[in-house]
Formats: sequence, structure tokens, C-alpha cells
Amino acid sequence: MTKAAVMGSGSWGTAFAKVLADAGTDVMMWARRPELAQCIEQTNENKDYLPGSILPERLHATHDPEVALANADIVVLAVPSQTLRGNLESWKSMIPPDATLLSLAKGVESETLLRMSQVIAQVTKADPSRIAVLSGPNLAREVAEGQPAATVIACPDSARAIAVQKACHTGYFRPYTNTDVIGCEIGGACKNVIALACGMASGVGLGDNTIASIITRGLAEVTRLGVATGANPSTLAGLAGVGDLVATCTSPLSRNRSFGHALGRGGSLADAQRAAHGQVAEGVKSCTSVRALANSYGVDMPLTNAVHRVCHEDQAVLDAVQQLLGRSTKSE
Ligand SMILES: NC(=O)c1ccc[n+]([C@@H]2O[C@H](COP(=O)([O-])OP(=O)(O)OC[C@H]3O[C@@H](n4cnc5c(N)ncnc54)[C@H](O)[C@@H]3O)[C@@H](O)[C@H]2O)c1
Ligand SMILES: O=P(O)(O)OC[C@H](O)CO
Repeated sequence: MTKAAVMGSGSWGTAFAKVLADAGTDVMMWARRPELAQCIEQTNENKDYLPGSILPERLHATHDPEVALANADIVVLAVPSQTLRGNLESWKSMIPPDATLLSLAKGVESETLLRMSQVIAQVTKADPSRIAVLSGPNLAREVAEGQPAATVIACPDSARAIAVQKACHTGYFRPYTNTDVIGCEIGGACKNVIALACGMASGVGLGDNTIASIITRGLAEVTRLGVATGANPSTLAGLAGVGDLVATCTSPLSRNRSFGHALGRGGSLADAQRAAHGQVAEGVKSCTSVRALANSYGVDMPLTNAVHRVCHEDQAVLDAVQQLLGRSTKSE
């Protein structure tokens, strides 16, 4: 029997732990707060992050990372991208030496501009063949409800990707394998920034033509960055690229889109943060690191730059829209 440790009990950590358990994998979830671990263990529900979703009996929770990680075949990293390094520093000595390390986080580290798989390799010294990422159109609430969804598991070692695929394949969750870790990670981190832009546009009252234009031109700039950093462009035309962009940019369930919407309605960054109820909208921080990464490769990302100006340079959304439309014309 495959054993998975899911390190992080937020919305996606919990929903993905449920997928693993539904697929027949033994799951131990780690929660940062002892009271949340106890509540999940006693009630089979994560009342803070996924209220109303009943978790399978074979899913257990603990506050002790040593207990969670013991004998794990798959270690699922389900914490925000900006805390992953610190978390791994405290967990690395407890991680079984041959476990596959699977990242769920969608971001680029602020200080180093590293993707999550690079952070994992740097901190744990694990060979990259042991490091996998999972990314796709996977809004936690829908997945927890058992609504059909597909995803991508990318790992340089195809045998490990297939083992993870088996561990999380259910009647409603369909994972595809891939070896393009870079493409999946760039797609996942950048779509959050583009979803902020879509939320901002809808917040100021703009309609579907605008949203479709942002998604399409967003995909163009994400693909430029992906190709520059070594991704296969076809990955970005797949579930981890266009698939996740469409889900995140159009769904009211997306925290990034909702956050952008609140800014577009005239709220401050602090207001939008309060409305997120402590949940992470990764694009707010990743717009800075994605912009810096793009600059370091000489890649033009006008939408990402606009999101950065609104989030961190106090530009009004309508001024950002005007600035984008005022750029010189070019071919598609
Ligand atoms: N929610 C989704 O629908 C979804 C889907 C796919 C991917 N993701 C990605 O998965 C990652 C995790 O997202 P989530 O939705 O579970 O986030 P969340 O905000 O719902 O939960 C984050 C979890 O991390 C914990 N946490 C926060 N700060 C921490 C710290 N310093 N140390 C340890 N734990 C800390 C919180 O207690 C919480 O359990 C993000 O990168 C997100 O982009 C989310
Ligand atoms: O709620 P968001 O904006 O963090 O997006 C959730 C997922 O990444 C969608 O695939």
C-alpha cells in the first residue's frame, strides 16, 4: 500500500489528500495548528478550509511532522510557495531517503527567483529525479466535491510520475504524466498573476471580450517566459498552461481572481487581504518574482508588469488598462 504524507492542511492540501485517499492511498496530513489536526482526526472534516466536505476514514491528520513523514513513499508539499523553504528546512531530516517529493505550490520564490522544484532540490539535496510537481485546473472546492477534473504530474523520472499518477487516480480525478517540470511550474505560477489581472478587469466593470483578451495575451507572455526558461511550449498549451489559466481567470472560486476583483472595485491591498480570510493569493507576491525572472531573461510581460504596478506601486486599475492599450501596436 502506498503511503502519502500531505504537508499542509489548507484548501488544496486537504482536497488533494481526499483524492489520494479516494484512490486507495494511505494518507497522513500534517496541520500547522494542533487544534486543526485534532478536529480533522475527530470529525473527518477540515472546518477551517473545506467546511462541509466529509473526508474519507483512511485519511488521518497530525500536528507532528515526524509522525506524518514516517515511512512515506510520497511527500506532498502543500504549503504556500514563500514558506516552503522554511518548512523544508525543519522537515528535511525526517524525510525518508527514497520518497518522491511532490510540490503542489504555484509560485516563484521572492528572494531567489527559484521555482518550487529548485527550492526543494536546494534545501533537501534530493536528486531532481525524485522531485515532481502537480499542476492543472484544480480549484480545491470543486475537486473536494468530486467534480471531474484533470491535472498534470511532471517528473524527470517517468516511473515516479506514473507511481504518483496511480496514487491519485480516481473516478473523478484524472492525472496525466509529463517530464516538463519547468513548463508546469511556470504555467502554475504565472496563471495566478494573469488571474489577478482578470479579476481587476471584472472589478472595474469590464466584460468578457476584455477577459478573453487578457487570458489569450496572458498565455502568450507566459509561454514566452516558459520557452526562455527551458519549458516545452506544448506544456503551456495543455492542462498546466491554458487549462489552469481558464479555470483561474474565470472562476469566482479563485482566490487570485477574487483578490484582483476586490482591487478593481477600489479596495486597498489590505482590504483584499482581509477579504481572503488568511488564504493565500499567490500571484500577489509572485507578480514581483515573475516580473524579475522575466527581466533577467529579457522577456517582455506587459500584463504581469501591469499587475505589479497595481499591487505594489499604487497604480489605479484604469490607468494600468490605459497604459497597456497605449503601447505601440505589433503583430500577433
Ligand atoms: N486552493 C486551490 O484551489 C489550489 C489548487 C491548486 C494549487 N494550489 C496551490 O497550493 C498551494 C497551497 O494552497 P492552499 O490552497 O492549500 O492554500 P491555503 O491558503 O488554503 O492554505 C495554506 C496552508 O499552509 C499553511 N501555512 C501558511 N503559512 C505557513 C507557514 N509559514 N508554515 C507552514 N504552513 C503554513 C496554512 O496553515 C494552511 O494550512 C498554493 O501554492 C496554491 O497556489 C491551490
Ligand atoms: O484559488 P487560486 O486562485 O489560488 O487558484 C486555485 C488553483 O490554482 C486553480 O487551479
